Amino acid sequence: MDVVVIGAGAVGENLADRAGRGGLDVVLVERELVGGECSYWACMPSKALLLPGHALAAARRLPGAAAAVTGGLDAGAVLGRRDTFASGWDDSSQAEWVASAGIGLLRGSARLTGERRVEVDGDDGGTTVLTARHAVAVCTGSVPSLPDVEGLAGTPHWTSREATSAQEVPASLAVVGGGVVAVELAQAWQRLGARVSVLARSGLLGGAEPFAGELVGEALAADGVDVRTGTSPRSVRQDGDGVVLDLGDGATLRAERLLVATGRTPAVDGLGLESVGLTGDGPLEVDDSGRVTGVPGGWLYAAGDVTGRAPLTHQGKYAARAAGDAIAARARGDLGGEVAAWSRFAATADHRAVPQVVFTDPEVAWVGLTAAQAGERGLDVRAVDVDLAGVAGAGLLADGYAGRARLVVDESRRVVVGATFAGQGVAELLHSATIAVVGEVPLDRLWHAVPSYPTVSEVWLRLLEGYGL
Ligand SMILES: Cc1cc2nc3c(=O)[nH]c(=O)nc-3n(C[C@H](O)[C@H](O)[C@H](O)COP(=O)(O)OP(=O)(O)OC[C@H]3O[C@@H](n4cnc5c(N)ncnc54)[C@H](O)[C@@H]3O)c2cc1C
Ligand SMILES: NC(=O)c1ccc[n+]([C@@H]2O[C@H](COP(=O)([O-])OP(=O)(O)OC[C@H]3O[C@@H](n4cnc5c(N)ncnc54)[C@H](O)[C@@H]3O)[C@@H](O)[C@H]2O)c1
Repeated sequence: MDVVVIGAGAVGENLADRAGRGGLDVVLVERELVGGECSYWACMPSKALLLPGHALAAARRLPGAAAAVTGGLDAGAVLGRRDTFASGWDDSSQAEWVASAGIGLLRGSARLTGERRVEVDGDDGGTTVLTARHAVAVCTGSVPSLPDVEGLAGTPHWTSREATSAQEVPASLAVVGGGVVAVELAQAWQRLGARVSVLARSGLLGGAEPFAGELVGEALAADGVDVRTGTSPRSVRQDGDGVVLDLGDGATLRAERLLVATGRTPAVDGLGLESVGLTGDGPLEVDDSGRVTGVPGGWLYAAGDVTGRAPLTHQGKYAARAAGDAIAARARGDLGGEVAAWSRFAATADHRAVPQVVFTDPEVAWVGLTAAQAGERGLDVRAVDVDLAGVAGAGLLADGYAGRARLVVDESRRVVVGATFAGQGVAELLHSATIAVVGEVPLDRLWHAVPSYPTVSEVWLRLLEGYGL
């Protein structure tokens, strides 16, 4: 075969597909489910848990419709629909797609054993040795990282896997962490009927504009979530059917379940990286075409969470498209070592325009740089803020609409380098901002992109007016 791809998550599947479309013979190796984390324990099930609650909340904000909401969520039905979106944790349809794309599938755990060599301990107990003619691509994703909290390792706890696949609503849930996993799953389970507490070491949604975490924190509190920022447990222990968290100064918190959502780490354990001269347990550093740096011959590639570049499904798939195309082009002799920025062989947007949506209510959506990040990069920036409550389309969507938007402008070029929206229904606005950032559309031309009335998109007009146009 020409290419071996280790890991059949969304990223590995896309890389294999692109290399295959480029005329190469590809084998995918997967040790769990084809489709990976996103399909079964991350993006899909978490959104399926959240969206019914958002629909009810949205109806309650519309007088005339609100009176028709006479009950709460049907948790059983929500969990059942979540099961459907996780395909019942059965990957046969994804395996069928792999076969239909002409890609080989080997089930088992893979490790590198030398240049272009991979050994697979198969699910059938046998070991297969694969030698790739052109490239090996590591797309093994990431695993939850546990904080150094006394007693945690020996105390039963959920990670995002259990929290997205649980079959019952716990009476109470303590969430440790303040990132995307923590806020999304805290809101999902609170709205499904659990009493949820969030313990976040610093604020919520640390990488976003500060107002985003503040708005989400207020919304969680309004839902009844006990949000405690600047808090981290000193120790945890099992107590009967539940857990007890020691918060210091004699304060404790009891909960039926504990969810640890304190970040993820690249899945490189047991991959045999030392056999190809790589050391360390950090992310696999790659160039923009996905080639792992420091490996002679340029045959080793990586994409997705394992690279630590932009740990999001859509951005990993983008990197996978670039790497798969680059592998095929290099095999044909059509591409040298260097790749041009913004060519189809380079994941250039990773550096400038990574879009991210947090699917809480309110949603938070951002792309590019925050004002603080732009300042740190030495850009001459100006931030423009707009209260979304003043936008007609937002007011129509919900009584008491609460939301905010910020545009970050590079003054020297008069282009948008970052945008953040927080509020109900803003996720679908994000792509407009991504296009503005990637296209480096001058503000004076953006002025002519007229948002329809009365949509939430009219926030663009308010932002540009706020800038002074
Ligand atoms: C709760 C949660 C919600 C999320 N929601 C979103 C969202 O809404 N939108 C979004 O864009 N991102 C979201 N993410 C992030 C997203 O899930 C990841 O960025 C994405 O899954 C990364 O894809 P990947 O293919 O790199 O890794 P993975 O999906 O982890 O796939 C890696 C695959 O490699 C396999 N593997 C690993 N090692 C080996 C080996 N040695 N041999 C064989 N196979 C191996 C694994 O079994 C796995 O199937 C979420 C994450 C979490 C935790
Ligand atoms: N909608 C989405 O796109 C989506 C949804 C979920 C996850 N993801 C991705 O998955 C990845 C993992 O998300 P995550 O939320 O686990 O990680 P994260 O790194 O985003 O957040 C970790 C959080 O845990 C806090 N923390 C760390 N140690 C702590 C401790 N001892 N006590 C209390 N708090 C502590 C940190 O301050 C931080 O707020 C991210 O890259 C995220 O982008 C994306």
